[in-house]
Amino acid sequence: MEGLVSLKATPRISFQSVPSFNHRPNFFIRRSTMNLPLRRSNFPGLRAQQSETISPKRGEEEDALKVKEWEVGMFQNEVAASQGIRIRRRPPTGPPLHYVGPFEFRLQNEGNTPRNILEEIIWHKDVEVSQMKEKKPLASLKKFVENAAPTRDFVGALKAAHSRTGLPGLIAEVKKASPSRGILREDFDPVEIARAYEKGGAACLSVLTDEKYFKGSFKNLEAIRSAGVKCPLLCKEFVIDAWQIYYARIKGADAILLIAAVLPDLDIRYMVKICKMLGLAALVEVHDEREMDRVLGIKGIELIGINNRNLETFEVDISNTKKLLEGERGQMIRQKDIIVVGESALFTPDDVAYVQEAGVKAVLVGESLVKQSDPGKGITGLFGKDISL
Ligand SMILES: O=P(O)(O)OC[C@@H](O)[C@@H](O)c1c[nH]c2ccccc12
Repeated sequence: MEGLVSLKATPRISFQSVPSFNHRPNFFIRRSTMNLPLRRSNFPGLRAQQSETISPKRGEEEDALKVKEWEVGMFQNEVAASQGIRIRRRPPTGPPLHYVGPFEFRLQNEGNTPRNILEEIIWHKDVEVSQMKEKKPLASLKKFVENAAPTRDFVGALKAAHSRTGLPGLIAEVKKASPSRGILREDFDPVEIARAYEKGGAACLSVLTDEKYFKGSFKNLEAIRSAGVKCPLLCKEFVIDAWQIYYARIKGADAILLIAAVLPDLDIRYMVKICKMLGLAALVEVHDEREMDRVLGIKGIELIGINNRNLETFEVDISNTKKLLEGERGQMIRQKDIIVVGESALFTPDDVAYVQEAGVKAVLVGESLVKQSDPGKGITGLFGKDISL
């Protein structure tokens, strides 16, 4: 058999701005040339480069590993798609390349570019998390978890607020920006905002930790926790890996968000168990009936968030909360004693009354509060009365 070689086309021309991989994996060549054996003679337009020649044995092993990674990635996406999940995970070894003669190119919508903003965020998160994991492996986080201060009762705080005020318990969000609304507040002091929310009667706080798309940070979460704010804290992240849950725990979170549009059932099950083990509440977010039904089929869920914003298109519609709580779904939620949180696009006492009527016992609000010069007073405006007493 001829030795495996790493082939390189000259000149290298990319038709797209996606980063090009200099050491391109052989298996992409194999797939994109209809399983032609990797022999130099099968690629007349390509020229082998001595400097990139690798030993046949090592080359084969690396090749096999990459094929495996690719297959596992494809399999995960298939499982997810079978559950109606449209968000695909980033191709593990980068997007596939195609070759024609000396040219290499990537095709739009061929699995190599994110199809919407949520998918883009998730693909970016994938890279971010693998880098963070390398710096702080799970074993080292586990040591910190052992010494971390106990968590606060997130669900308990929401229930207490609801029974005290007769209104939905408020999770007030510390949010500087979002991809759909841009910068919400220029003079953004997370600790000051958190204190104002607490004073204004919020039961819990939500702190965005995504830096690139929401201008949040784990520093903000830590700062709010160590500033003496007593409200339990939700870490608002795009969780794709259990490692992030441990990280959130040591950075001061009492609860974490899990998004059903991103996570297959098995991941949600596994992550909910990890949350329990770490003393965290899991807020599982859904946006449509299918996601709601999947989540209702998972044991041990205490908190479900209904997002009125579609994270793929940014469309908002607060009647989504009502739609998902009608009929049998609402009944099942009451039977299971699950607390439902109405999320996003709530601005007025009428909005709050509308989702309360639909069956929520808590609301998650960012924009309408954070934009007020005094976000604490914003709470009074949102509920139509002072709920701090
Ligand atoms: O600012 P709003 O419209 O009040 O929305 C708050 C919150 O619901 C929203 O920030 C949100 C809900 N689910 C998310 C998931 C990721 C990032 C952000 C979110």
